[in-house]
Amino acid sequence: MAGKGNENTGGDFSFSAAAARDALPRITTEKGGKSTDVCHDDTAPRVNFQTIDELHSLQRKRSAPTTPLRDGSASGVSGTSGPTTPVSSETMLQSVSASLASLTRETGPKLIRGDPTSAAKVAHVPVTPRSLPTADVSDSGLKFTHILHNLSPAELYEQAIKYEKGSFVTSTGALATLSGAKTGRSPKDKRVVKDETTEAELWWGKGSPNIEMDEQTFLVNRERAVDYLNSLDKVFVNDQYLNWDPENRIKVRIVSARAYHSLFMHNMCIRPTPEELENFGTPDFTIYNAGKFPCNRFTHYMTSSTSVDINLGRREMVILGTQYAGEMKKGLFGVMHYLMPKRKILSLHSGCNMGKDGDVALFFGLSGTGKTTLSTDHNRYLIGDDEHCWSETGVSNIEGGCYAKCIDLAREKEPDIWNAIKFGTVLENVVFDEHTREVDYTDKSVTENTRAAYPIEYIPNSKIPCVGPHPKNVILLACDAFGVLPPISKLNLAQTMYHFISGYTALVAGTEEGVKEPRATFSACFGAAFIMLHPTKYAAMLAEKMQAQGATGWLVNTGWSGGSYGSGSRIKLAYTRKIIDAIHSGSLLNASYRKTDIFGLEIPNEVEGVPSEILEPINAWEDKMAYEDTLLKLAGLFKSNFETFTSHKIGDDGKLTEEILAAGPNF
Ligand SMILES: Nc1ncnc2c1ncn2[C@@H]1O[C@H](COP(=O)(O)OP(=O)(O)O)[C@@H](O)[C@H]1O
Ligand SMILES: C=C(OP(=O)(O)O)C(=O)O
Ligand SMILES: [Ca+2]
Ligand SMILES: [Mn+2]
Repeated sequence: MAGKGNENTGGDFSFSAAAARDALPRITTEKGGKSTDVCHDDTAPRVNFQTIDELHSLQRKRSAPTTPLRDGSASGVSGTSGPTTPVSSETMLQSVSASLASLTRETGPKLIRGDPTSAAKVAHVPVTPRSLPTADVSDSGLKFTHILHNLSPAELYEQAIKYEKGSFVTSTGALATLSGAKTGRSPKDKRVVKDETTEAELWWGKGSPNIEMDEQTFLVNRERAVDYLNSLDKVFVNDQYLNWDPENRIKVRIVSARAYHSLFMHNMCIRPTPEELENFGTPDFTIYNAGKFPCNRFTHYMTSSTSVDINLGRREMVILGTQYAGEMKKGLFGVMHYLMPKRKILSLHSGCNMGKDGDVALFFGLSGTGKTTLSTDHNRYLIGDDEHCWSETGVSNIEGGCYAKCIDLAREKEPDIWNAIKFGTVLENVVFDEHTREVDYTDKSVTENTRAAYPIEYIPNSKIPCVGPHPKNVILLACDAFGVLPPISKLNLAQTMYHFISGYTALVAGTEEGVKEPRATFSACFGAAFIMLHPTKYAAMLAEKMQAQGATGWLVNTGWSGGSYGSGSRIKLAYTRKIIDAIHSGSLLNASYRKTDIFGLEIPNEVEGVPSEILEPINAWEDKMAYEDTLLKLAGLFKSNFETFTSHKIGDDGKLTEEILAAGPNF
């Protein structure tokens, strides 16, 4: 700074509060130096810009490979000629162009990197087509599509807020969004291509989630999705990984139309480092998410406007007619249920965590049974909340993030999940205060299935990389709305297999139409919607692994106690946590047990911190007759569900198969 001794010198002058109140401060000119009568200040720092555009160009430093403004050619903000498109960007565009190529027009679309609004002013960068255009020229082949490749969360926030209705920043910084008409998965609209290979390999027919479709129909839907995506000004492309086991990592590409979808997958899949992204190459599997656009009901096999189609041969998935983001993550999970067993790796619909001593626990269970809630445990390292692999070397998470239910979320009960809802987190279908943007987690106006998707490192004690040694405890979670299963039982191997194959939980009827009967659901391997092979294949692998590792099986009822839904109440989360603590610590393994009637379950006489009355369900029921009736009713449902499996052999061990059949309810 030039002059001294004058408080008005320099850029940061100040005046006293008193002076401000009384009058304007007296303006004095510089003492000494240049003498002039004109009031002036020539001491401000020099500026590096001549125009507003130049000023704005200074704000954003060229950086990371994920920013759309990296290519000078596509930025349009710098007055000078920017650097030419880097080789890696050109390679990426060619790769995406191949992904988005119509199968009938022979050339991929013309792509430009970056947001159309910032690229509009400059010349387009054409991408070399896959081959020379043939006579089949179309308008869509003449237009350009902008590619927003692996944008950062901040960039995706801006895209969502600028262009997607229903996008808001909540008071804790999460991105609130709406998934549209579909607020949950559509399992009845999930189709898998049946070709010579998959016909022999996959589970088809009664009970199978794999509804067949032929290759030709898949191509019709794929073309519909690709044409829709290419008709847009811009599409989002995520190149990411699945599976933290480096030997069995899968490269996935997700092409989508919404920033919400791109941010969701950014959070849920494993995020590549900039170096990994440079060398990404060709993806192993590609999702075309054209969820805003419906499928055509006149197309063969289509029974609604929604279709989620998996083609294992082409390694592609097409989504039409649903914007629910969970379709992408669970669709890929299905693919892993096909690819991993081929490598003798067991895919698991389970949460997973690890204690300080390296003891790993798996939490199997259907939606809403507590995988996410109970694997997120402040005293243990979180490996993952939903999808895992169990290989020769141990467990690995398939994903890079968690997808927690938010309904009735409370800070005191689930502090780690609560705190993970911050900048970067996608908050689906929640309701918030228009002004303060505070979320009301009790509000079900949009749906009961409100969700938060966040990167796993948002949980403070997550284990990165998300891998661990072989599991010691295999916990089967069932939310029993009948209220007859004990809160905790120890299982032998045959019982573990019986309950794993059964995959029981109960859904409670909608509260609107008055309390109705709870509905039992049996979903093989606790994830029938995602498995690709016959359930006994996964069961045999689980039995073999549990036996080899000496893992213990447990059945935990996170549902009702003291009566069915409507008369009893849900077991307190605090009690379930105590039960889980006792499993982890090993104290339950050597406790004293007694056996229940009908189901033949071993139940402990006591668990620290849990009232003993609730450990034996009948004790918590006032109406003992009603208890007996309900127990028999549930046992009957188990029995008839298992009938389809009685003719199947599990593994090579004939004896185990017999034991499993005998491990069900006896009455
Ligand atoms: N005793 C309990 N054990 C586990 N979860 C409970 C219990 N009581 C209530 N809940 C609630 O049930 C829901 C379980 O859902 P979640 O953990 O997301 O299941 P999943 O991951 O298996 O789909 C959470 O909203 C949780 O707060
Ligand atoms: C994402 C899902 O899983 P969960 O409910 O098990 O968390 C889902 O089923 O759509
Ligand atoms: Ca979950
Ligand atoms: Mn799940």
